[in-house]
Amino acid sequence: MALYRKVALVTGGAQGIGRAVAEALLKNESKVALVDLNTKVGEDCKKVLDQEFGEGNCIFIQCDVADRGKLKDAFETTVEKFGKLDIVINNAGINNEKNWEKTIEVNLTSLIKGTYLALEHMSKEYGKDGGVIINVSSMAAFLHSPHQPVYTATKHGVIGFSRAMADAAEEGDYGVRINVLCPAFVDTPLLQSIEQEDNMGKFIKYKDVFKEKIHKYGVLQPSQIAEGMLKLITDSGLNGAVMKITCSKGIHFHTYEPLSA
Ligand SMILES: NC(=O)C1=CN([C@@H]2O[C@H](COP(=O)(O)OP(=O)(O)OC[C@H]3O[C@@H](n4cnc5c(N)ncnc54)[C@H](O)[C@@H]3O)[C@@H](O)[C@H]2O)C=CC1
Ligand SMILES: CC/C=C\C[C@H](O)/C=C/C=C\C=C\C=C\C(=O)[C@@H](O)C/C=C\CCC(=O)O
Repeated sequence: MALYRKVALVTGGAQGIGRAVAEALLKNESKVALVDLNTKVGEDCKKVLDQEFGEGNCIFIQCDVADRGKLKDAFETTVEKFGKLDIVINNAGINNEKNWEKTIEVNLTSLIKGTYLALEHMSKEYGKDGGVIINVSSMAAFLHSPHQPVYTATKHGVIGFSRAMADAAEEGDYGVRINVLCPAFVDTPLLQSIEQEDNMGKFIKYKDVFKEKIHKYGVLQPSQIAEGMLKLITDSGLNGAVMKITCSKGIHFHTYEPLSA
């Protein structure tokens, strides 16, 4: 898929990985809808992106992805503004083991809803022209994080759901590719949440052990994740792919043993 004049919706697009991906898409002359909970950060982000890439190429939509009605409206607003939808990046995520129900709601339930809304606007089963969906998981799905059990569970769920949907899209000839991106630790505000008892709950006592693990594995930059994201978007041969990005191996793909009867 070429990126020129494609329309992308990025949840959690106001900062961190989502913002880096939005910038990379704008650099490639895509149009971008930044969908984010945080009004101040989102409006500030749009101002900067408008200055760098010109007005009219991105919009900010304040939306809690856990609010199904608002998420639906965000998709509709994007299509009304830009006339179509080609790329959906379900990136919004939180790390909260104290309010773990919220973590499931944002990281998994809302991602599932975002995937279904993306198909309503892109799939040939709805008379649309096709597209690509990237769902953001984590290396926590491969090296479980004992200090983030529910976060780990949601990221495992993202992979399972996305791979199943990729098969459904192929079997149903949706014209939509669905891929997963699993970053290791990335230098964003989310990573700072390991210091907060409000986020870590009873696991805060393992803060120093967690920080040792981060030191051991290293910390990536959001721009490195954006590079992987563009590959998943533009390589039309990728459907059901699980991309990993780590300091040790860079961009690589998880391979699954074929199921033997
Ligand atoms: N930072 C890291 O070390 C890693 C992050 N990830 C995943 O990458 C994704 C992005 O994370 P980061 O950029 O690091 O986080 P971040 O906290 O820097 O940015 C996340 C953005 O999502 C927004 N957001 C949070 N809850 C929302 C909601 N309910 N509705 C709408 N927007 C919401 C926030 O306002 C924020 O702008 C997440 O899914 C995270 O789990 C995966 C692996 C590593
Ligand atoms: C508060 C932090 C929140 C989320 C951060 C993130 O989502 C959690 C990541 C959890 C584990 C990260 C593991 C990183 C592993 C590596 O960097 C690899 O280099 C380790 C070596 C091999 C992995 C096996 C493989 O690549 O298949």
